[in-house]
Amino acid sequence: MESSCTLPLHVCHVKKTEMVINRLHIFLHAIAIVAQFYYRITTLSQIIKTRETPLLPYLIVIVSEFVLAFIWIMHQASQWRPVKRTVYPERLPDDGKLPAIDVFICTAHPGKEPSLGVMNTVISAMSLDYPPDKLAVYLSDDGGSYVTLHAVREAWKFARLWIPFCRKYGLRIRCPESYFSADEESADEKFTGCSDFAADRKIIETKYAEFQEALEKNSVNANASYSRNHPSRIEMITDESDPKEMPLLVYVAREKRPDHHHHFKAGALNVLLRVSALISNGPYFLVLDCDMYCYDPSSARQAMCFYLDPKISPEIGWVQFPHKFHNINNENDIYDSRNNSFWRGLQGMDGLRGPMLCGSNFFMRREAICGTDTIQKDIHLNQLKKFFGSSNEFIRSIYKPQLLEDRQNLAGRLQNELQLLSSCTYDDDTEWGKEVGYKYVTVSEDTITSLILHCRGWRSLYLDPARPCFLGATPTNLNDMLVQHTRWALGVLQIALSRFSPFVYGALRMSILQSMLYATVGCLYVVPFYCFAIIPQICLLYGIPLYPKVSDPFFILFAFIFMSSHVKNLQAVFLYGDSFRTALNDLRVGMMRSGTCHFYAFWEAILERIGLYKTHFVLTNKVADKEQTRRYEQGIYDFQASSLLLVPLCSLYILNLATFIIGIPMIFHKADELLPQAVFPFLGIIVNYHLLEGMFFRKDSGRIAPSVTLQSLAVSAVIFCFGSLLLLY
Ligand SMILES: O=c1ccn([C@@H]2O[C@H](COP(=O)(O)OP(=O)(O)O[C@H]3O[C@H](CO)[C@@H](O)[C@H](O)[C@H]3O)[C@@H](O)[C@H]2O)c(=O)[nH]1
Ligand SMILES: [Mn+2]
Repeated sequence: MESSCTLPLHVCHVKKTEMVINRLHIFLHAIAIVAQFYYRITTLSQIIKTRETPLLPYLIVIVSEFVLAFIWIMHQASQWRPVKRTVYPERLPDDGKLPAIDVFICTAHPGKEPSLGVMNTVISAMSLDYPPDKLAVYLSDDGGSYVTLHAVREAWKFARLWIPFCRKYGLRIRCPESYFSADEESADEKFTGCSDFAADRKIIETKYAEFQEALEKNSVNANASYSRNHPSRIEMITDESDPKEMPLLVYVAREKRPDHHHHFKAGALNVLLRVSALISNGPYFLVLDCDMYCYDPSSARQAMCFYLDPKISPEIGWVQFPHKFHNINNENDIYDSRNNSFWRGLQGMDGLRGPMLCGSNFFMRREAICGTDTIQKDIHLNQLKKFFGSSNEFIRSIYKPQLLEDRQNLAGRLQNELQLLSSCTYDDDTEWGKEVGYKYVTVSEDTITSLILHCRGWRSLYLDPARPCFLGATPTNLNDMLVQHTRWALGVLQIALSRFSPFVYGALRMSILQSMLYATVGCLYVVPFYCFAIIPQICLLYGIPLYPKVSDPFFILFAFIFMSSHVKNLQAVFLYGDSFRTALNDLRVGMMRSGTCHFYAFWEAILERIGLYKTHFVLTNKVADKEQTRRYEQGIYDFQASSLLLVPLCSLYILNLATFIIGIPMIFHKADELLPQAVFPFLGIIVNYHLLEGMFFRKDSGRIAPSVTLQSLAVSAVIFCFGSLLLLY
């Protein structure tokens, strides 16, 4: 205890050099943007007077530049004060003084999310380096499937052997699948030559193979076992084992009925919050997706370095860890599956009031999410019920930090209350999904929930240790990646259009910089993307200049803005330890996302708003296709994706290619005026060369289907005709 008083549990380093570079860049780039708008407005007034150039395309370009500038400004909040945190878990007080932690794992479909992966996540969470009697793992099964239930029972049996093995040898990898995979052999280097270990490992390996086989047999009818219409089922997976040896494991399938909206993952997490409150009621909980396992077992202790620091603890709502992935091609991540441009920004958010929730991999304070801090102490029971629903036991749990120990009889004794708490009508006429728990407004439950908690004054922290604490699976094929990003874009737009819009709700309740973080609505890129992929190209063919002449001093300004944003991005990529190739992939994939994900998300959000569309949560596919995975590993794009996703991209590519080729004589003829504009199709063609290859040169099954190419040809002709009409105004 002595040492923990004198030595800090954690340190926060402000990344000074990065901060100075960022702020200097903000200053210069901002001046350039102001000058750009000065130029645009003066030339616009000239055009209005003389009508030398068509007005409409010019206006569209100005609007697009404005949107770009807006996104850029919002984005700068995350550049303002980047910090990095270090923790010292070895300085924590002894185990007896650690608080209890619940772990929430969500799964939704045993066919799409195979049991073996889900159970590896469960086992890795049970094996966390934390006192077992203070750890309770809850698996929410939204498919209400007996396949998953059987698998959890098998997982418990295997974990009874696995956990002691991990503890005995202090394993640093506690997810069995990851441990036994060939490239992790180095994990037990320190035991080479130890015969005890070799023998134990052999036994465990055989047991794991048996476990795998049992799950495989059990999963034959996985798809058929999925249900959308079932009563709730809560089962404590337990036996005679000592609670000091094994953490608690609870299976929770909430009630689902076709006529009741279940609110996807947010609904599942809220049920877990209630159910766990009656059973273990840990003051902190960790949320994991079923495809995201614990890699370094010390994550809970690392998070406790913040929660056990009395100076900062009272205001911390959650500690977020990054999402890192085990199925990545690090040399050439062609679908930007790591999504590093997002994760880079989190250190900047951490320098303000903290990062947003990222769905998985965070340790949260129960009090923050339940909103108990906002409730007055002397409030009447009936009013509490309006908030938290009708369960007396649940309301009692709010004021009681931890419940009893008697695991064997607990579930039986509480069964009625647990059924009530996990019923599909429990939320009705309460504040669940609104003031209490995860919010239901959007498919991005994480972003909206953190927005509201930040507005209530909670702060959060970001911890990105060198050895990843969690590893997950991320889409490594085009279709799944685009589908996932469409959901995210839709989520952000739903929030922007709701009463929780960061532009109003957030801006009134947070500091300017913090609300800017939430207002960085990246999917607005769709506007400049479509504009710059169509307008300059069409104008080029007609010989209409949209940019200052090369000989005009203002040309340097535009060139500076272009270079400044790309060079700054490169600098950020390099500083994060990534390569030029990563930056190129980011650019490509960014274009693909704007062209499809953001485009469709926009329509979905607007149609939903006017009541013509009902959003749903499209699960990310977790069963990798062998051929697609092989191509990803070789760095070859696989275009076996829905034509709906491909046609917009291919049409724009064809349009760019055609206008550029046909426009070459024009470019030579009016080089001074048109050269700046020719940069757009030129870069588009070069950066997206893989589309050209896919459409016309490749013969393998991963190419773009000829039918898609044909449709795209037709669509590009239509775009060209409509685009030409714009020139009339
Ligand atoms: O009705 C549902 C839908 C989803 N899930 C679970 O939610 C998790 C995330 O779903 P997944 O299909 O894996 O989506 P991803 O796109 O991979 O998830 C990312 O995006 C989500 C928000 O869109 C975040 O919640 C996640 O943490 C983040 O990893 C999984 O464990 C699912 O089983 C449910 O429990 N019930
Ligand atoms: Mn996932």
